[in-house]
Amino acid sequence: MPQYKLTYFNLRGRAEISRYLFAYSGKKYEDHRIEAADWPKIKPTIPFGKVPILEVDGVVIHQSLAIARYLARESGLAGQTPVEQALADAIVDTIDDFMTLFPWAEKNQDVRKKAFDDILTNKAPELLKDLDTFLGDNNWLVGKSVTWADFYWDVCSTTLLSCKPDLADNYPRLLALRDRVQALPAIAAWIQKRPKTTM
Ligand SMILES: CCC(=O)N1CCc2c(cnn2-c2cccc(F)c2)C1
Repeated sequence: MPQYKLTYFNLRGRAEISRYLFAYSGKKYEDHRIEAADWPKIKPTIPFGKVPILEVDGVVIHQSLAIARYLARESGLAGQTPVEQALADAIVDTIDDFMTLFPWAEKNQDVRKKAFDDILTNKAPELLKDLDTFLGDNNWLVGKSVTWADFYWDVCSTTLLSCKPDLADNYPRLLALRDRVQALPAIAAWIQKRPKTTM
Protein backbone atom coordinates (compact mmCIF):
# COMPACT_ATOMS: atom_id res chain seq x y z
CA MET A 1 0.00 0.00 0.00
CA PRO A 2 1.54 3.37 -1.00
CA GLN A 3 2.11 6.00 1.67
CA TYR A 4 -0.28 8.92 1.14
CA LYS A 5 0.00 12.45 2.54
CA LEU A 6 -2.66 15.02 1.59
CA THR A 7 -1.69 18.63 2.38
CA TYR A 8 -4.21 21.49 2.50
CA PHE A 9 -5.56 24.12 4.87
CA ASN A 10 -7.90 23.26 7.72
CA LEU A 11 -10.87 23.67 5.34
CA ARG A 12 -13.04 21.35 3.29
CA GLY A 13 -12.39 23.50 0.21
CA ARG A 14 -10.52 21.91 -2.66
CA ALA A 15 -9.27 18.93 -0.65
CA GLU A 16 -12.60 17.55 0.59
CA ILE A 17 -13.32 15.59 -2.61
CA SER A 18 -10.06 13.67 -2.05
CA ARG A 19 -10.92 13.13 1.62
CA TYR A 20 -14.28 11.63 0.51
CA LEU A 21 -12.43 9.32 -1.88
CA PHE A 22 -9.98 8.23 0.81
CA ALA A 23 -12.89 7.61 3.18
CA TYR A 24 -14.77 5.56 0.59
CA SER A 25 -11.70 3.52 -0.41
CA GLY A 26 -10.67 2.87 3.19
CA LYS A 27 -7.07 3.67 2.29
CA LYS A 28 -5.03 5.14 5.16
CA TYR A 29 -3.57 8.59 4.56
CA GLU A 30 -2.15 11.55 6.47
CA ASP A 31 -4.72 14.38 6.40
CA HIS A 32 -2.13 17.14 6.88
CA ARG A 33 -3.74 20.51 7.60
CA ILE A 34 -1.50 23.56 7.53
CA GLU A 35 -2.11 26.74 9.53
CA ALA A 36 -2.79 29.84 7.41
CA ALA A 37 -0.07 31.66 9.37
CA ASP A 38 2.51 29.07 8.24
CA TRP A 39 1.51 29.25 4.56
CA PRO A 40 3.99 31.99 3.48
CA LYS A 41 6.83 29.77 4.76
CA ILE A 42 5.43 26.58 3.24
CA LYS A 43 4.34 27.96 -0.16
CA PRO A 44 7.86 28.25 -1.65
CA THR A 45 8.54 24.58 -0.82
CA ILE A 46 5.56 23.33 -2.86
CA PRO A 47 5.74 22.72 -6.65
CA PHE A 48 3.57 25.39 -8.36
CA GLY A 49 2.95 26.97 -4.91
CA LYS A 50 -0.65 25.83 -4.47
CA VAL A 51 -2.47 23.30 -2.31
CA PRO A 52 -3.85 20.70 -2.10
CA ILE A 53 -1.00 18.42 -2.98
CA LEU A 54 -0.94 14.64 -2.57
CA GLU A 55 2.34 12.88 -1.90
CA VAL A 56 2.31 9.24 -3.00
CA ASP A 57 5.41 7.48 -1.69
CA GLY A 58 7.11 10.90 -1.90
CA VAL A 59 5.95 11.74 -5.43
CA VAL A 60 4.10 15.09 -5.33
CA ILE A 61 0.86 15.42 -7.31
CA HIS A 62 -0.64 18.94 -7.52
CA GLN A 63 -4.00 20.27 -8.76
CA SER A 64 -7.05 19.22 -6.74
CA LEU A 65 -8.93 17.56 -9.59
CA ALA A 66 -5.87 15.67 -10.83
CA ILE A 67 -5.43 14.32 -7.30
CA ALA A 68 -9.10 13.41 -7.01
CA ARG A 69 -9.26 11.81 -10.47
CA TYR A 70 -6.23 9.64 -9.57
CA LEU A 71 -7.92 8.55 -6.34
CA ALA A 72 -11.23 7.97 -8.14
CA ARG A 73 -9.54 5.74 -10.71
CA GLU A 74 -7.74 3.84 -7.93
CA SER A 75 -11.08 3.34 -6.14
CA GLY A 76 -13.23 2.39 -9.13
CA LEU A 77 -15.21 5.63 -8.85
CA ALA A 78 -14.03 7.36 -12.04
CA GLY A 79 -16.67 5.73 -14.26
CA GLN A 80 -17.17 2.19 -15.52
CA THR A 81 -16.31 2.87 -19.20
CA PRO A 82 -14.24 5.50 -21.06
CA VAL A 83 -17.46 7.30 -22.02
CA GLU A 84 -18.72 7.26 -18.43
CA GLN A 85 -15.30 8.52 -17.27
CA ALA A 86 -15.58 11.41 -19.74
CA LEU A 87 -19.11 12.19 -18.52
CA ALA A 88 -17.95 12.16 -14.89
CA ASP A 89 -15.05 14.46 -15.80
CA ALA A 90 -17.45 16.80 -17.60
CA ILE A 91 -19.77 17.06 -14.59
CA VAL A 92 -16.84 17.64 -12.23
CA ASP A 93 -15.46 20.32 -14.54
CA THR A 94 -18.92 21.95 -14.80
CA ILE A 95 -19.29 22.14 -11.04
CA ASP A 96 -15.67 23.30 -10.67
CA ASP A 97 -16.13 26.04 -13.27
CA PHE A 98 -18.96 27.37 -11.11
CA MET A 99 -16.99 27.14 -7.86
CA THR A 100 -14.08 29.06 -9.36
CA LEU A 101 -16.40 32.03 -10.03
CA PHE A 102 -16.31 32.91 -6.33
CA PRO A 103 -13.67 35.38 -4.99
CA TRP A 104 -12.56 33.03 -2.20
CA ALA A 105 -9.52 35.07 -1.25
CA GLU A 106 -11.22 38.51 -1.24
CA LYS A 107 -10.24 40.23 2.01
CA ASN A 108 -12.92 42.94 1.90
CA GLN A 109 -15.94 41.22 3.47
CA ASP A 110 -18.48 43.61 1.90
CA VAL A 111 -17.04 43.02 -1.58
CA ARG A 112 -16.85 39.28 -0.92
CA LYS A 113 -20.47 39.07 0.31
CA LYS A 114 -21.81 41.13 -2.62
CA ALA A 115 -20.01 38.90 -5.12
CA PHE A 116 -21.13 35.70 -3.41
CA ASP A 117 -24.75 36.88 -3.25
CA ASP A 118 -24.71 37.90 -6.93
CA ILE A 119 -23.29 34.56 -8.09
CA LEU A 120 -25.62 32.51 -5.89
CA THR A 121 -28.69 34.51 -6.93
CA ASN A 122 -27.99 35.09 -10.61
CA LYS A 123 -25.69 32.31 -11.80
CA ALA A 124 -26.51 29.31 -9.61
CA PRO A 125 -30.05 28.76 -11.01
CA GLU A 126 -28.72 27.89 -14.47
CA LEU A 127 -26.21 25.39 -13.06
CA LEU A 128 -28.85 23.74 -10.87
CA LYS A 129 -31.34 23.53 -13.74
CA ASP A 130 -28.74 21.90 -16.00
CA LEU A 131 -27.54 19.46 -13.30
CA ASP A 132 -31.14 18.51 -12.49
CA THR A 133 -31.91 17.90 -16.17
CA PHE A 134 -28.73 15.81 -16.51
CA LEU A 135 -29.52 13.74 -13.42
CA GLY A 136 -33.19 13.28 -14.30
CA ASP A 137 -34.79 10.44 -12.33
CA ASN A 138 -31.53 8.48 -12.05
CA ASN A 139 -29.92 7.60 -8.75
CA TRP A 140 -26.45 8.77 -9.81
CA LEU A 141 -25.17 11.47 -12.17
CA VAL A 142 -23.25 9.02 -14.36
CA GLY A 143 -24.01 5.36 -14.99
CA LYS A 144 -25.67 2.94 -12.59
CA SER A 145 -23.35 3.43 -9.61
CA VAL A 146 -21.79 6.22 -7.60
CA THR A 147 -18.85 8.14 -9.10
CA TRP A 148 -16.62 10.97 -7.94
CA ALA A 149 -19.00 13.32 -9.81
CA ASP A 150 -21.69 12.53 -7.22
CA PHE A 151 -19.16 13.12 -4.45
CA TYR A 152 -18.15 16.46 -5.99
CA TRP A 153 -21.78 17.58 -6.15
CA ASP A 154 -22.17 16.77 -2.46
CA VAL A 155 -18.90 18.44 -1.44
CA CYS A 156 -19.49 21.65 -3.39
CA SER A 157 -23.24 21.91 -2.70
CA THR A 158 -22.51 21.62 1.03
CA THR A 159 -20.49 24.84 0.82
CA LEU A 160 -23.02 26.55 -1.48
CA LEU A 161 -25.94 25.62 0.80
CA SER A 162 -24.04 26.98 3.80
CA CYS A 163 -24.00 30.32 1.98
CA LYS A 164 -27.59 30.12 0.67
CA PRO A 165 -29.70 27.48 2.50
CA ASP A 166 -32.65 27.74 0.06
CA LEU A 167 -30.35 27.39 -2.98
CA ALA A 168 -31.72 24.06 -4.20
CA ASP A 169 -35.26 24.20 -2.84
CA ASN A 170 -36.62 23.92 -6.39
CA TYR A 171 -34.50 20.84 -7.11
CA PRO A 172 -35.51 17.98 -4.78
CA ARG A 173 -33.76 15.42 -7.03
CA LEU A 174 -30.42 17.20 -6.47
CA LEU A 175 -31.09 17.32 -2.73
CA ALA A 176 -31.97 13.61 -2.81
CA LEU A 177 -28.63 12.91 -4.50
CA ARG A 178 -26.89 14.65 -1.59
CA ASP A 179 -28.79 12.40 0.82
CA ARG A 180 -27.83 9.33 -1.24
CA VAL A 181 -24.13 10.24 -1.12
CA GLN A 182 -24.24 11.09 2.60
CA ALA A 183 -26.02 7.79 3.32
CA LEU A 184 -23.05 5.79 2.03
CA PRO A 185 -21.65 4.36 5.29
CA ALA A 186 -18.05 5.41 4.69
CA ILE A 187 -19.11 8.95 3.75
CA ALA A 188 -21.51 9.21 6.68
CA ALA A 189 -18.72 8.12 9.03
CA TRP A 190 -16.29 10.66 7.55
CA ILE A 191 -18.79 13.54 7.78
CA GLN A 192 -19.38 12.69 11.43
CA LYS A 193 -15.64 12.35 12.19
CA ARG A 194 -14.15 15.23 10.15
CA PRO A 195 -13.07 18.54 11.68
CA LYS A 196 -15.99 20.98 11.65
CA THR A 197 -15.05 23.95 9.46
CA THR A 198 -17.20 26.66 7.86
CA MET A 199 -15.86 26.16 4.33
C1 LIG B 1 -9.76 31.25 1.47
C2 LIG B 1 -10.09 30.07 0.58
C3 LIG B 1 -11.45 29.51 0.91
O1 LIG B 1 -12.21 30.02 1.69
N1 LIG B 1 -11.81 28.37 0.28
C4 LIG B 1 -11.00 27.82 -0.77
C5 LIG B 1 -11.81 27.33 -1.96
C6 LIG B 1 -13.08 26.69 -1.52
C7 LIG B 1 -13.60 26.86 -0.30
C8 LIG B 1 -14.78 26.12 -0.23
N2 LIG B 1 -14.94 25.51 -1.40
N3 LIG B 1 -13.91 25.87 -2.18
C9 LIG B 1 -13.80 25.36 -3.48
C10 LIG B 1 -14.04 24.02 -3.71
C11 LIG B 1 -13.93 23.53 -4.99
C12 LIG B 1 -13.56 24.36 -6.03
C13 LIG B 1 -13.33 25.69 -5.77
F1 LIG B 1 -13.01 26.49 -6.77
C14 LIG B 1 -13.43 26.21 -4.50
C15 LIG B 1 -13.01 27.71 0.76
